[in-house]
Amino acid sequence: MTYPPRAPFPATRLRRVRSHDWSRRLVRENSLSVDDLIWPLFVFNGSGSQEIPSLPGVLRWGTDEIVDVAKRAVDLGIPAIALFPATEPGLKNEEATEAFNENNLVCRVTREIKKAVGDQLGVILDVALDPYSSHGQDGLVENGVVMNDETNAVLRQQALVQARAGCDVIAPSDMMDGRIGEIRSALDDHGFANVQVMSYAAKFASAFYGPFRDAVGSAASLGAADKKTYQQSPSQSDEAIHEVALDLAEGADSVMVKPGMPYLDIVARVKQTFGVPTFAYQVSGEYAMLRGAADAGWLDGQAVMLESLLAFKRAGADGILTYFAADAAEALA
Ligand SMILES: NCc1[nH]cc(CCC(=O)O)c1CC(=O)O
Ligand SMILES: [Mg+2]
Repeated sequence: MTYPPRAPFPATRLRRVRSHDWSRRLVRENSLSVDDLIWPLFVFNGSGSQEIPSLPGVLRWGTDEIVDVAKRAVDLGIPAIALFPATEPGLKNEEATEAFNENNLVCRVTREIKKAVGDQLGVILDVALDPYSSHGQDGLVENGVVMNDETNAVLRQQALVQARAGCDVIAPSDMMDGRIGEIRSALDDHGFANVQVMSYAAKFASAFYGPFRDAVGSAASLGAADKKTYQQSPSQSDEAIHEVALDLAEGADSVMVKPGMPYLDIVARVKQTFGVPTFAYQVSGEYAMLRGAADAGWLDGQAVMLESLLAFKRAGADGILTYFAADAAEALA
């Protein structure tokens, strides 16, 4: 956008409106509210909670605790949570069959949460095979190749067990081509026309996912392998626009850019290009670097948390998935 010129200095002094708090509040262009927050939560099959060394302050919750955490989200006014399972190694296999077990951990937990909180809280579940595959890849692997169409057939089944468990939003995070259309038709064919699809549409092959992979236990399975044949290269911007365009054409209700802070240019471009609900994921490595620096006393933790989240809003995000969700909700209250 280009604006008409303003009167030159000294007639115009931009500091004038900055010189009082009331005035800064009046001219504020963007703001952050609790309604913008989605809280990612890790669950494990067991009781109590477990610390995650690379994600200080974030816990894995046992099945006995997670419902209380969901209730806390409701009390804080957070609109939605995203659940991620740490699957027991014994349940992982090459075909990731636990992904479409209707009694798997996330399905059981989703039923419990929905029973407790009903429609006061949206529950978002990832569709991708990496929590369940012995090789740690998001898709089926044959001869070292991550298979696209074969994976989509399994993702359909995974989405259906999650929808049957009562999940409100299916969030495919696997980056297979065509999976949004496949999942949308599977949902529609089975009476789940009102279950939303939030596509991880522009997801990059990023080193910022490291602590998440520790949290769900996929780092050990993945070993030295990477996800570059399906997640986008960090060099890509036009390609991200094509990814979003295709996912919208296949029926996505909302789209996500991931990671967040290093990709705010993509967030801005996606929002400006399509004008659809656009989310950004401030991923585990972003949380870890801010939190780590705050814990070391190098940064003001609360200030950088709120500044980084506001920056997502300024870029055009409608909401942010962030491990800071509860802290931010408290700070904003
Ligand atoms: N499909 C798995 C998935 N879903 C969300 C994240 C990362 C989130 C984070 O780092 O916080 C990942 C990791 C990956 O793709 O390896
Ligand atoms: Mg795609």
